[in-house]
Amino acid sequence: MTHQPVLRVMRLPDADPALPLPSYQTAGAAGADLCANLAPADRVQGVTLPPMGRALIPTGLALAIPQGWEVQVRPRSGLALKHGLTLPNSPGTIDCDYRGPLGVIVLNLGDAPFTIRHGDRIAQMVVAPAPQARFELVDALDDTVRGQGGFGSTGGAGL
Ligand SMILES: O=c1ccn([C@H]2C[C@H](O)[C@@H](COP(=O)(O)OP(=O)(O)OP(=O)(O)O)O2)c(=O)[nH]1
Repeated sequence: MTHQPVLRVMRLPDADPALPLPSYQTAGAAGADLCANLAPADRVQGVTLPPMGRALIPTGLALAIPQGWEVQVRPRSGLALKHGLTLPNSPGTIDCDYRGPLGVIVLNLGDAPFTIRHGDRIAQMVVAPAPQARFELVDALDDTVRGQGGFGSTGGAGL
């Protein structure tokens, strides 16, 4: 590994201090799991999403991401496969200058209601380099073999 970024993580005042901070579950995990830090009123019953229901689930955390990096919030494959739980904006983009509450937008694509409980590991965050480009207006673009081919132009998979 060339450079390991340091992310500052702050627990919000109303967050449950008993919940773990984002954590990698294995030595090679790309994503650190994020827990649902439900509002006190939801902690007994949980938050139930009907089929096609969506909600913003708080994590109780705010981040300071170093300049030039981003955090991507992604679904967990087990929840997606077993329950159809996904993130409609996946990967959610957390900007390095954002200091507000980190939230997870969940969507139940399953055919049964799904309940998120306080403390459930509902998503994972991946820290990724995100350089800002400089956009340069030009009159023509250089030629390539692909040219304007796209959207299945190379065939395969029934295209
Ligand atoms: O899953 C997400 C996505 C975004 N955010 C926060 C952090 C991010 O930096 C900010 C803005 O997100 P984004 O740029 O995707 O939203 P937008 O709809 O373009 O809003 P804005 O105009 O505020 O940038 O919202 C989250 O907490 N969770």
